[in-house]
Amino acid sequence: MDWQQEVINSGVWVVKAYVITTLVFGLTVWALAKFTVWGGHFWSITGGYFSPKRSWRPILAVALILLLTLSAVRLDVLFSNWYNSMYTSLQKLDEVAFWAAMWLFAVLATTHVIRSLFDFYVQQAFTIHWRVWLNEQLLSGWLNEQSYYRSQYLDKSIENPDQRIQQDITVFVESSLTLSMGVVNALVSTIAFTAILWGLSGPLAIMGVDIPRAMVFLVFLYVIIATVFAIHIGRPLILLNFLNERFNANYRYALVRLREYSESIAFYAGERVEGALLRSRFAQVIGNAWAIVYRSLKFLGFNFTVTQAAVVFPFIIQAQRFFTKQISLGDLIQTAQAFGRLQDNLSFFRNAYDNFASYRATLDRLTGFRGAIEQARQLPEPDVSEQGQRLALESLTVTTPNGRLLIENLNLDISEGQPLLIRGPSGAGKTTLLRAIAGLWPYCHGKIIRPATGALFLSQKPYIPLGSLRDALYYPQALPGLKEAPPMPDESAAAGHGAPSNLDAILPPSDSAAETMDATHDEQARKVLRQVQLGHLADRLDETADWGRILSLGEQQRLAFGRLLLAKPIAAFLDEATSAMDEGLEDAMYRLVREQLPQMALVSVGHRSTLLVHHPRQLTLKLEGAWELSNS
Ligand SMILES: Nc1ncnc2c1ncn2[C@@H]1O[C@H](COP(=O)(O)OP(=O)(O)OP(=O)(O)O)[C@@H](O)[C@H]1O
Repeated sequence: MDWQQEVINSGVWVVKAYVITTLVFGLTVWALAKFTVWGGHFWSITGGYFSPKRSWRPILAVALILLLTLSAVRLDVLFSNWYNSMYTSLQKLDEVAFWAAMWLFAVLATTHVIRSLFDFYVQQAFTIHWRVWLNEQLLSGWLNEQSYYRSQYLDKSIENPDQRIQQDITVFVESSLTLSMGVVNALVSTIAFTAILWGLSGPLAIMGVDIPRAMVFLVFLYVIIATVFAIHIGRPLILLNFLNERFNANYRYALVRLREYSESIAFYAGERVEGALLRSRFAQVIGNAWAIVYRSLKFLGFNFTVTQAAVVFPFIIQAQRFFTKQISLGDLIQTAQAFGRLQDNLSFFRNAYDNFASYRATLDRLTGFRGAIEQARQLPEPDVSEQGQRLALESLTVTTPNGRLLIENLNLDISEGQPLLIRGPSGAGKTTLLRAIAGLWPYCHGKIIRPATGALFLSQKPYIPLGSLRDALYYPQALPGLKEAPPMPDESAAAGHGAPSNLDAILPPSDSAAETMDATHDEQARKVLRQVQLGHLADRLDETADWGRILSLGEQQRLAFGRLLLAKPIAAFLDEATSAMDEGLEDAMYRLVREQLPQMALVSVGHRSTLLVHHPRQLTLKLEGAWELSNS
C-alpha cells in the first residue's frame, strides 16, 4: 500500500464525504422536522437555538462535529488498511515493511488521540452551550407570567417539572448529539467498510450456485435478520424505561415532601402512613426494575449471541480462500475486521433502538412541559390596569374554577390612609380575592386597578427562601451589593492526591453575603429586625440555615413585616399575616407599619375583631357572591 498516496486519498475522501454528508444531514433534519411527529417536537423545542438569525455558532459547531466524525471514520479505514499491511509483512517475514508499519502506527495513533480529544472538547462545549440556552428557554417560560403557579389550574397539571428542567434537558441535549452523530458515523462507516469488504470478498458457492462478493451480502442479511428479532424482543423496554423514569420521579417527590412537611408529619406521628406510601412507591420502582432486568436478559442475551457469532463468521467464510492462497493473512484479518465493523455499524440501529425509545420519552416530557407553559399562558387573565397609584375594583366577579360564585359585581376604591379589612366566613373567597388582585386568579372578570409594581402580598405562612436570614429579610428584592453566583471549587482541589474523604469540605460555603454587604445596608437590616422584635437575630443575619424551620410561625410573620418596612411598597395585602402573633404583638406590628409607611394602601384579611382598630373600612364577604362594605 502506498501510504503517501493514501494521505492524499484520505484528504479527498474526507472532503467529498463531508460535502455529501452535510447535505444529506441537513435535508434529513429538515425532513424529520417537517414530516415526523417527534421531529416536529424536536424542532419546536430547540429550533430557535439553530436559527442563524440568533447566532451562526451552533450550526458551525454541528458542521465541525460532522467533520470530526467523518475524520474518525476515515481513520478507522486507515487503521483497517494498516492491519492488513502489518499482518501481510508478518506473513512474508518482511522486517522492513514491519518496522515501517510500526512508524506508521505512531503517526496514525497520534492523529487518533488528537482528533479524539479535540472532538471531545468540541462536543462538550457544544452540549454545554445548548443546555444553557435550552435551560434558559424553559426556565424563563416557567417563571414568566407565573406559569409555575398558573399551570396548577390546567385540566391536566404538569408532573415533576423539576425533573423536566433539571434532568430531561441534559439527557435531551446529550442524546440528540450522540444519536445523530452515531447515525452519521454508522452510515458513513457502513459505506466505507462495505467498499473494503467488497474488495476482499470472493464468490461463494451456496447449494451449487456461485454468489459473487458473498461476504457483503451475508453481513447485511445477518444483521437485518438479527435486527428484526432484536426489535421484536426489545420493544417492551420502551415502555418499561418510560415507567422507570416516572416511578423514580414519583418516589423522589414523595421523599421531598417528607422533608418539606417533616414537622407536621412528626407531630401527627405519621411515619406509618408516610412509610407505607414511600414503600409502595419504591415497590413500583423495584417491580419495574425487575421487569427491565428480565426483558434485558432476553434482549442482551440475543445481542451478545449475535455479536459473538459475528467474530468467527468471516473467518469461516474466508478460510477456504486463505488456505488455497487466494488471499493473504492480512486480507483475512482485514476481512474479519471489516466484517466486525460493518456488523457493529449496522447493529448501531438495533442497539440504539432502546436509547432512541428513551430519547423519545424525554422529548415527549419536554414537549408536554412546553405545552403546559403555553396553556398556562392562555388561561384567562384578570383585567389588571394601572391608573397612577389608584387601587380600585370595578364590577369584579370572582368564581371558583368549577364556576361557583364567590364574589359578585364588587366595586371598591381603596384610598391611602383608609386601610381595608376583608372579613367573612371560611371559604367565602377572601384569599381568592387577593389572588385576583395579584393577577393570579384566572376565574374572574371586571376591572382591577392597581400600580403595576410596588404591591406586596404577605400570606399567613410567609415564604422563606433558601439562603441566609438576610436573604429572607430582603426577599423578593435582590440584596444590595450581593455577589452573583458563588465561585466553583478549584479544579485542582478536586484533583488532589487521591479522593478527599469529605467531598462537602471542598465546596465553597453557599453564601457569601457577609463579605459584600456594606455598612449602611447592614445597619438598616439590623434596625428593621429590632423594630419587628427580632433583635435577638441581628447577629445571625448572614447565617445560612433552614430558617423556615428554625423560626416560629410568629417570628416568620414578623420577619415578613420587616420585609414590608424595607420594601416600602405602594400597596400591601396582608392575608392573615398576624394569625400566629398574640394580640399585643399584632397591635405593635400594625402600629409600626402605619407609622413608618403612612402613605401605603393597606388591605388585610383576618377574622380577629382586634384588627378593626387599624382598619376604618371593612369588606365582608357573605358566601354565594354577596358582600357588604362598612365603616367603623
Ligand atoms: N385551586 C383551587 N381549585 C378549586 N377550588 C379552589 C381553589 N382555590 C380555592 N378554591 C375554593 O375557593 C373557595 C374560596 O377559597 P379561599 O381560600 O379564598 O377562602 P377564604 O375565604 O380565604 O377561606 P379561609 O378563611 O378559610 O382562609 C373555597 O371554597 C376553596 O375551596
